Amino acid sequence: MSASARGDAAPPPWPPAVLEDRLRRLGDERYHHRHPFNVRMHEGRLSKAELRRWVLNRFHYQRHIPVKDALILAALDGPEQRRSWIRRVHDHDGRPDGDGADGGIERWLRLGEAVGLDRPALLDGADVLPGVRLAVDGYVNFCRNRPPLESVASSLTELFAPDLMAARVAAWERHYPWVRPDGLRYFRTRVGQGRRDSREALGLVHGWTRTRADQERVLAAFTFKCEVLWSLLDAVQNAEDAPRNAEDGDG
Ligand SMILES: O=C(O)c1cc(C(=O)O)c2c(n1)C(=O)C(=O)c1cc(C(=O)O)[nH]c1-2
Repeated sequence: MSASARGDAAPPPWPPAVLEDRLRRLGDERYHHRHPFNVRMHEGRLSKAELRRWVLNRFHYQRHIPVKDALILAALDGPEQRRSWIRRVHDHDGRPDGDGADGGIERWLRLGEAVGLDRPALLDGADVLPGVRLAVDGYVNFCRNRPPLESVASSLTELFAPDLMAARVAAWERHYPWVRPDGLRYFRTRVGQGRRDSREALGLVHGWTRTRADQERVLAAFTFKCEVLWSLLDAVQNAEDAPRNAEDGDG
């Protein structure tokens, strides 16, 4: 029997600060900064081939971010929200009056080149791992099918991304000096964008949550997204090195 059928009162919504605290505690436990592959990356224990594999596979995620943001955009209510959200598509694809050179996708391609990957191999995507394709499809389809409360809440992992990226830049400079330094611009730019985007998403989510049940949906969407990121790293970690990386001879 449901709570309402028994006549039980629904639990009251938490104050916004409590919801935020729950999100942060979930992230502390389940965000991909704890994934063993990420831990090894930051400790400087990845081979060139592993770091390249991560960059190539993460590009598949990156290029789908503006796709999922366009799907969210189409579901938003009114010009003000759409005007604000469309900025995310431009952040990745580049400003509408430019050629894409100022966008995150182009910066990630340069990151690829900085670790020694060919631009055509990144763009072609033939070497993307099956598990990475499934994880990214899962995220895009979640944003296609769920209401904005949940799709926007799933982007809230970005509450954690800026600190992780700042740590990543420091770790790469220290442990992987063979990476051309200009490649790190993707992460440096994204620190500020991620802080702004997560603030915006949190404001929307607070405005939309009316009940404890809404808040539980926010936490579930956030958990789902942590699992997307975790599965992506599982796939990258478990892959055998592709033969074309074997000639590096450094593992
Ligand atoms: O490198 C990372 O650890 C990381 C994590 C995340 C994230 O938490 O989803 C994003 C990004 N990077 C990122 O670069 C990015 O553009 C981005 C957009 C989103 C999103 O869900 O809208 N997450 C992330």
